[in-house]
Amino acid sequence: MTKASDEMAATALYVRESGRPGGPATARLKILLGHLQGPAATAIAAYPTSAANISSSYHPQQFQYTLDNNVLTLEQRQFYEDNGFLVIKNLVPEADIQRYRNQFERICRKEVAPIGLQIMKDVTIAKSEFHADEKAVTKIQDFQSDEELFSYCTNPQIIKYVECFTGPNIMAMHTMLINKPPDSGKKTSRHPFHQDLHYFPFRPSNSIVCAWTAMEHIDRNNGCLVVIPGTHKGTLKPHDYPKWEGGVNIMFHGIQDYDANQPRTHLVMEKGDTVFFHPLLIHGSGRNKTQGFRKAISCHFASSNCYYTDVKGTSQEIIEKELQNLLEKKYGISKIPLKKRIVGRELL
Ligand SMILES: CCCCCCCCCCCCCCCCC(=O)SCCNC(=O)CCNC(=O)[C@H](O)C(C)(C)COP(=O)(O)OP(=O)(O)OC[C@H]1O[C@@H](n2cnc3c(N)ncnc32)[C@H](O)[C@@H]1OP(=O)(O)O
Ligand SMILES: Nc1ncnc2c1ncn2[C@@H]1O[C@H](COP(=O)(O)OP(=O)(O)OP(=O)(O)O)[C@@H](O)[C@H]1O
Ligand SMILES: O=C(O)CCC(=O)C(=O)O
Ligand SMILES: [Fe+2]
Ligand SMILES: [Mg+2]
Repeated sequence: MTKASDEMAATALYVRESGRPGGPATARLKILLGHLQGPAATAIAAYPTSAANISSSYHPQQFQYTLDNNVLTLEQRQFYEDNGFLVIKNLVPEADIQRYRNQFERICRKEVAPIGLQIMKDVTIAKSEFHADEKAVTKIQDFQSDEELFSYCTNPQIIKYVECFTGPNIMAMHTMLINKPPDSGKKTSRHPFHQDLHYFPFRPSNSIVCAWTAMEHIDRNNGCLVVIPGTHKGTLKPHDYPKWEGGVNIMFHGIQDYDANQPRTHLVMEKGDTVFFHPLLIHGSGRNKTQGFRKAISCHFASSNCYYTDVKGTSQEIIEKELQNLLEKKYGISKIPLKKRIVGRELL
């Protein structure tokens, strides 16, 4: 098995810029064309971050999901170990969130079109003739080539915590800005219970973490994140489309046989609050009953020591097949393994 970083290096076409030392704009940029042209081409880059110091000398046996460093308190560490998530209040400054919001609006207005970016519309809007631009966009994915949005992933406050789960060599593997629309009445604004690992062809799972930051006050009214604590200790479950009458968004697979009696935790969060969670944690998000577009920004980080896996013959094959069929229908190309579709951007 190949290390993620090696495999990506092998498929990448590097365009190096000689940088001015210091600032983030001086990052060495590697453009990865990957195996597809146009929308599928994705960018990765080497990027400087302020690394927190990791003391790797002592790893107590009882901790399996967190690393030994000085960032988390013992209580926070124990909480993540037991529950598979950890909320850090007021982590991302308001000014940064405003920048992400502004850039999202520019993307919606098509003033900028970052390479590799995917734009998702709500199913009820996508299937109708009505396209009200930014109101139609339910999420954007893979903004790794957009410096403004990607600054979320290199935000020192975020990285400091990410390192507690991934260790110091970090890759940003998948990025999203979620713009949950007001529910049309068909409940399609919900996100069914799922494990993010279903979408990821790399391991080990304990070296992957999602950072998800509320861009405004989020509660049960506008569709907060809902988690089932402790489920990160389980295995990856089979996923498929939930049988919802009003329709389901494309690729919003859910766990079919989750235990509806397990207690759920509704994460009520303020602007800038950030939850870090394990990729096996079962979670979803509720209906947006307000008239506003509820926004959150997220990144899945992984250790550079992660390796890609072949999902053929596993429960993840269903998502690989779906993507292959979609790409065949849209661009006439097929048989791209999932592991060639998900490329990261290294944080150095
Ligand atoms: C991508 C899904 C992720 C969702 C799950 C989120 C959980 C994730 C957590 C972890 C993250 C996992 C990340 C990995 C997930 C898999 C990947 O993303 S792999 C990485 C690369 N990403 C992709 O390749 C994304 C694929 N996306 C696309 O191809 C497009 O963005 C698109 C979703 C198809 C929309 O393309 P667009 O050109 O705007 O759409 P059309 O050509 O108009 O439509 C095509 C077809 O699809 C129908 N459709 C569009 N949107 C929806 C929708 N929301 N729900 C249902 N159906 C939709 C549309 O009607 C067309 O169908 P038709 O029958 O031809 O009319
Ligand atoms: N039938 C279902 N199958 C899978 N997931 C579901 C189903 N019904 C709800 N969910 C998911 O369960 C999670 C929490 O739902 P819950 O009903 O607790 O909260 P909510 O929908 O946010 O709030 P409310 O019930 O007050 O509208 C959401 O992620 C939602 O998408
Ligand atoms: O609704 C959200 O903001 C989170 C959705 C989610 O869990 C995901 O896209 O993986
Ligand atoms: Fe998720
Ligand atoms: Mg509900």
